[in-house]
Amino acid sequence: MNAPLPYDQLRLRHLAGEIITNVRELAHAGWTPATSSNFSRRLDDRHCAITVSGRDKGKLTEADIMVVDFDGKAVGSDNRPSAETLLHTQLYARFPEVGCVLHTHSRTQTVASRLYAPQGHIRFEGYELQKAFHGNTTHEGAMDVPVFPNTQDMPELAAWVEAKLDEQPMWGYLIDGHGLYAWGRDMAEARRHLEAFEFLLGCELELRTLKP
Ligand SMILES: CSC[C@@H](O)[C@@H](O)C(=O)COP(=O)(O)O
Ligand SMILES: [Zn+2]
Repeated sequence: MNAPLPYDQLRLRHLAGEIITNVRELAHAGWTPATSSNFSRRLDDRHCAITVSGRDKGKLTEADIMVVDFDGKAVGSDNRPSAETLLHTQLYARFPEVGCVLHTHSRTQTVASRLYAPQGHIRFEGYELQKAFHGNTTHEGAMDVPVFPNTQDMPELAAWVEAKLDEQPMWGYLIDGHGLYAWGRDMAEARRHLEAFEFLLGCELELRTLKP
């Protein structure tokens, strides 16, 4: 007889359904072109549910969601987890309160990442929408969103993220020429953060064309 799976399968089905519904909406907005992007939800203190690598994220079914442990190792599945699994699991391992990680490749995110890569961050200042980020209660004050160089070396990228997390509070970051990572305590909060990033990045890009 097979050993029982070391996670709650009912919770997995519930979270898979939540990922599928939410990601379909993000794909509909054009934020997941050409099989890009990846998504996950915390299952418990050792596992998360994450999208299988290379799938069309606008057409996810339950078969496209699998379980990995926080070392990124597949649990109970022969599928290959997202190529960027480590960028998800590092957040779950570090922050017990993080429950959801969303990674998208919208045009706005990608263009902003290219423009701001040389300075290594993009600053949001004076926007009411800064209050969309958990813990921010005012538009006063500045928020720096890091922009990391892109690399296919996930341990290297994860190490840069880890070092930045030691320096400042963060709910997301950009990767140059690539896209955005955003997270939150649950799906609703991670989506709110993702949408706030998208809106604020769009504002900064538009301002650059209006007052270059
Ligand atoms: C289709 S290119 C995009 C990928 O290289 C990657 O950046 C991405 O977001 C999706 O990778 P995946 O392995 O499907 O999770
Ligand atoms: Zn990506």
